[in-house]
Amino acid sequence: MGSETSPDELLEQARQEQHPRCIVCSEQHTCGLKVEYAATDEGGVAATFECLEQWQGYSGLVHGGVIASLLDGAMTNCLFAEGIVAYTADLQVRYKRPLHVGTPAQVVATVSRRNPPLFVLKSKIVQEGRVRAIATGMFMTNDNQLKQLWNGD
Ligand SMILES: CCCCCCCC(=O)SCCNC(=O)CCNC(=O)[C@H](O)C(C)(C)COP(=O)(O)OP(=O)(O)OC[C@H]1O[C@@H](n2cnc3c(N)ncnc32)[C@H](O)[C@@H]1OP(=O)(O)O
Repeated sequence: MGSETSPDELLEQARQEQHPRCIVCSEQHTCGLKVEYAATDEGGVAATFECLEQWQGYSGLVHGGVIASLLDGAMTNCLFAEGIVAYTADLQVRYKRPLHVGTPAQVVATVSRRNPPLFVLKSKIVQEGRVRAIATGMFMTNDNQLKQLWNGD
């Protein structure tokens, strides 16, 4: 029981093995977002994003593409924390309120449905206690058998 791998260890292992140069969560990326997702006690992942000025689109607001990347990254890392490596198959983002630069925000994700090879996840970004954006993502594992089915060989 003591030797069981923790969600954070699983997450780190998948991150190192599967996308060590990721533009969203790699620490080494020269111009990436460098988001440090970590497992939560509630069974999901969470991270703080500093909302630096360099990520803006419209003046003073974080670019919507960056917001989508934060949400997608949270959901991907959430699956990593369960030892699952899967690809984004569908991503729906609702930009509810502007995300301001210069104020930190929290991004969280949880798994809402497991039906391998499909997984449905929810994610949201909160700044100063207000939800700024929410997302639903469908993720798919990509084992060789499925690959063969898709390719028809
Ligand atoms: C050169 C390029 C410059 C870079 C810019 C790049 C583009 C960007 O990245 S922009 C940044 C990302 N986006 C944002 O920050 C937007 C944040 N969100 C907001 O500001 C607001 O929610 C905004 C403006 C979208 C809508 O605000 P608001 O007017 O209050 O609308 P809201 O009351 O929420 O909704 C109005 C109606 O639209 C509907 N609606 C809003 N969003 C959606 C949606 N995604 N789908 C369907 N219906 C929607 C609502 O249901 C509502 O309907 P009803 O009146 O029937 O109830």
